[in-house]
Amino acid sequence: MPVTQTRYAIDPATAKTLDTGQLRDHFHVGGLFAAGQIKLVYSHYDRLILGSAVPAGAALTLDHMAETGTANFLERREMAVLNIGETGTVSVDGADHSLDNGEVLYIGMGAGAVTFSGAGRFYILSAPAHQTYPTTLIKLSDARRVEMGAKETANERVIIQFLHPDVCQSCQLLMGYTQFAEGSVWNTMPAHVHDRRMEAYLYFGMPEDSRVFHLMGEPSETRHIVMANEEAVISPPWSIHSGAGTSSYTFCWAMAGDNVDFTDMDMVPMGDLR
Ligand SMILES: O=C(O)C(=O)C[C@H](O)C(=O)CO
Ligand SMILES: [Zn+2]
Repeated sequence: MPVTQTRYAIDPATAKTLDTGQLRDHFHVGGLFAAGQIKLVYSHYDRLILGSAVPAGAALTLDHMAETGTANFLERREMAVLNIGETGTVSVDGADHSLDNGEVLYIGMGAGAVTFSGAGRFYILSAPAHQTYPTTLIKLSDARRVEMGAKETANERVIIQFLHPDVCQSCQLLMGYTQFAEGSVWNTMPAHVHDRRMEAYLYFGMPEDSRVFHLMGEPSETRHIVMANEEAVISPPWSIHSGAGTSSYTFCWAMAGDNVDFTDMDMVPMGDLR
């Protein structure tokens, strides 16, 4: 059985009254990637579920989560699995998919139970779906690469898109990860919001004592959440999601909501940030 928890959605007026601990209770997700466990967080923002599976030698099966109210986890949901560990296997619908580090498996609605095995550290994302699309292994060479930023502004990076209409069809899940050029540490600066889609970030590939200062909140009411390696953060649709790290890192971004248009963002003029 997965270890589960629920995070409720709150409005920006409430969010700005929260202290550090309360902000973390609502938005920060720690303690993922525990050996021998599937851990899942059910967010009420667009009902995105995020979590982890670390088989560590023994196979782990995800078939049911009471919070979805369905007989089977994927009955009315789609899923993406990103492997941030060594090579591992994800078995679904009678097929074994071997995922190397940095590869993504999309699993369509109705595919049934999902079994994780091998040396993988699997990051799980799932959103409600309305139709099934084929389960697809997406290799790094299949993904779409978008170069962004510049060395001078410490935000030179490549956005690698895996669940994107040009790469792999999905109902509402969009996901990929962003890697930095040497010396660049700023993600998504200038900042943006997209009130019609929520987002979740997983920060990984960080040295143990490194931290990312993740920025959140309405542009006129920003807050920060200090993030360590392999920790996730839920970004409400009304919030900026940006940050800077004390060293290099990679982050997986994932979105669910009203459209699958990655470029649909409302950029925040620098002068509006507070
Ligand atoms: O580096 C970036 O910029 C991103 O990766 C942006 C996120 O993907 C995002 O916020 C998309 O809406
Ligand atoms: Zn965004």
